[in-house]
Amino acid sequence: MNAAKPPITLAADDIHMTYQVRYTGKGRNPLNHLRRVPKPVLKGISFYVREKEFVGVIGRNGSGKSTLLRILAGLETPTSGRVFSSAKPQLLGVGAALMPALSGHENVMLGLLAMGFTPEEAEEIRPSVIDLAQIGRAIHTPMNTYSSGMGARLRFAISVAARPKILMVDEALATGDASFQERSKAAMDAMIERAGTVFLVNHSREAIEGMCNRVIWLEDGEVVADGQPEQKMEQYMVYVSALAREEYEYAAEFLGKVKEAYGVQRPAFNRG
Ligand SMILES: Nc1ncnc2c1ncn2[C@@H]1O[C@H](COP(=O)(O)OP(=O)(O)OP(=O)(O)O)[C@@H](O)[C@H]1O
Repeated sequence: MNAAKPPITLAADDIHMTYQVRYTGKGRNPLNHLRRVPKPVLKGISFYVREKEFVGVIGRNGSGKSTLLRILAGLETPTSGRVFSSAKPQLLGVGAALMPALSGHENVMLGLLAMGFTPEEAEEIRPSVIDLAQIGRAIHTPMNTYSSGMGARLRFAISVAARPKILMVDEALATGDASFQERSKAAMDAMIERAGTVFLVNHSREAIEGMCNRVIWLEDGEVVADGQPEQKMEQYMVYVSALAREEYEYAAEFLGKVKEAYGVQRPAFNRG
């Protein structure tokens, strides 16, 4: 008999996303630049994840990673398809709306309450948030006097205090200078540790292999591979280095094999 598997916490069922973008092709029609043309960015993404899965999402620039995370987090509605989840997934760094006229100090409290902490819990957590943001005495002045860096650090410090069960981390949202990143890493690691399910978009092989126990590889809006991090990372490196060497034929052939292997394990959902 199989040991009981952890429960499924999130499922994506045939997600499509098509943006309408400005026409950039050639043509004599002087109104061409006003035309909008459909640009499919996600083309039928299906997978499910279980508790205790740390999923690294990899793929080249523009493959659809950030779009997928925004859709999973409910920040964007897909053109078609559905997302099911056992808890509200949270995209790190996109948290509570803050009020510019209030001080940083007051906004920390507001942010923590908005994320669902009780007033007692929020009081308890507040000092650690302020400590992480490190904006000095400015914490007592209205946020509309902050530099964009200070505002971003405070926002980030508030959002890492959250305890979502399903957490999404997009490196594109990482903020601050090296020293802030160093300090925020510990807070982020703690957050990741607490969450049951994590999605991580990161271009660093080290980060993916160090933190994830599963990798989903997107290529041109499709899942082309899904599996064990070291193995999938290895294949991904073969593919991108072939492209870097301009060996397009070999790269395409290699990708074809990777896709074929994935096609066999691809999940199918019951419709209706
Ligand atoms: N709001 C939008 N309107 C139009 N096109 C968009 C929009 N958002 C994303 N795109 C396009 O969708 C494609 C996928 O973008 P996305 O940011 O999801 O890719 P990515 O894999 O996260 O890339 P990167 O690694 O560069 O961050 C890109 O071609 C991008 O230009």
